[in-house]
Amino acid sequence: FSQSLLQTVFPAEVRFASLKFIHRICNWFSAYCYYDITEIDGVNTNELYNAVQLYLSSSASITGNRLSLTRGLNSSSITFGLSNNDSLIDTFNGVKVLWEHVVIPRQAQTFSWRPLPEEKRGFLLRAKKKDKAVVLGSYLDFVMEKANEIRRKNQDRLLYTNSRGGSLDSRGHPWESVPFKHPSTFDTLAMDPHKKAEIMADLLDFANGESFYQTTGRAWKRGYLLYGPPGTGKSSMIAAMANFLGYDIYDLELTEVHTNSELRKLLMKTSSKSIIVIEDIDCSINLTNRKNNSTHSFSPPGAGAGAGSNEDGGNTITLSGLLNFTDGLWSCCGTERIFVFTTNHIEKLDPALLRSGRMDMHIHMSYCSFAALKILLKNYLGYDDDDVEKQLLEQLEQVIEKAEMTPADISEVLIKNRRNKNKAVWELLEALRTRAERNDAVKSSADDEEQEKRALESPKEAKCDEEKESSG
Ligand SMILES: Nc1ncnc2c1ncn2[C@@H]1O[C@H](COP(=O)(O)OP(=O)(O)OP(=O)(O)O)[C@@H](O)[C@H]1O
Ligand SMILES: [Mg+2]
Repeated sequence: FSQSLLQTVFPAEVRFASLKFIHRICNWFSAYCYYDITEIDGVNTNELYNAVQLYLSSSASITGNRLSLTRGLNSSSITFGLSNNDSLIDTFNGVKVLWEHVVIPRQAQTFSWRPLPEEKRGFLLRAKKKDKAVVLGSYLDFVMEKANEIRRKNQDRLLYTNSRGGSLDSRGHPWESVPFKHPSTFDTLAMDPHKKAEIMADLLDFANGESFYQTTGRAWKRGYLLYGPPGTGKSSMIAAMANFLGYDIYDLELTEVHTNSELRKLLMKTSSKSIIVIEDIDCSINLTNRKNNSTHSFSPPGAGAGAGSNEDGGNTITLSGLLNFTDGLWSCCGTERIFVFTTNHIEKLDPALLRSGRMDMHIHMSYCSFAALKILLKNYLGYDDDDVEKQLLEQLEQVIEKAEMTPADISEVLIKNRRNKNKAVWELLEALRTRAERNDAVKSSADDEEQEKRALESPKEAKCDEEKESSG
């Protein structure tokens, strides 16, 4: 009876207004302000919600008393999160905030274009009113940034490729991706330690160089050219780079791209923090058309016999198209990208590709040196310097340069004998010696041939010169 009386005396509008008023007064005196970050905002997933969840996962492991665990798709590690309706305190630049994870069961399904989860989840952020500026100004940015970092660390890298003749997948993407799980790292890479340290420092400078690139007005990208014989670790180096920086890899199959504009589209669909790789760039040359036979065309002079015709199946990629891809205005449509080209024959490359500033760093991957050999012995046999007899080590050092064996060849020998470590080293020495002797023999016979050739040609040349003079 009293309720119905109340309802008649105070109609709904009045009650609502007074409640609102009381609420406002409470708010007025409260020292706190509150922010709701709901999982789904309207129809879109709220990116901030996911970011907060990840961010809290980094601090939750220390202070939280009840945690929820998740493991994402493609991820090899577990992340912690705040459990339902639990809260924790975070401090940022001396500002204290409270995070609460609020979960409310959703009432009977209302009409919606897509099925909504049964619970309504969100984070409630409480901060002092005087800290409002800090929270909105920099704290939330900090949370986003931190979350991205965690995401990159947790998520395995992706390897993208375009090798389907330029067709698009169901979502209109020209790239196909698979989880990238190459185990190569800079630790396992056998090469000169100084060179390795230099490359690693260069990569770090690049990754941390946002402000540098901004102040110098340069596009935030870097190019590396890896050259050297097969089996010297060019592809392994690329994998090590990706694992080191946590970047994805785009393996660009140039032979599957038919026009410069297609190339540009591919570039536009790459994300930042990625390595764009073109392997064996010298081999893509023959497959390109010479239609655009300018000074920038890939073809050597004289090879453009079929100029104008499309005998390569409509392949009209030109070197200038490729350089536009890496250097031109379009190359800046994303940030923080590394271009890596590899080749076995640097001498075959067009000088336009090699001129300074184009590829920032030329890295020569060469035959296995003594320093590199030590790394391989450590990786494959677990041997340090002292584990190998001094004499044996010296003998290895003597032949290694002459043998010109690639790290791939050497690791082959070591793998084969890895159960008997002592035998492995001796067999390696044997293999190195055999190679060294063979190389010596080849070299001396080549020298002999050269001399013979010269001896044969010199009278001819003399005759030629005579003829020229007489005709002139
Ligand atoms: N520098 C190295 N350090 C450690 N392992 C190496 C190195 N070089 C080669 N290997 C081993 O040899 C294999 C082949 O090397 P990789 O594919 O990196 O050579 P590559 O230079 O890319 O050759 P190609 O020019 O034929 O593409 C690798 O799987 C790796 O096990
Ligand atoms: Mg390779």
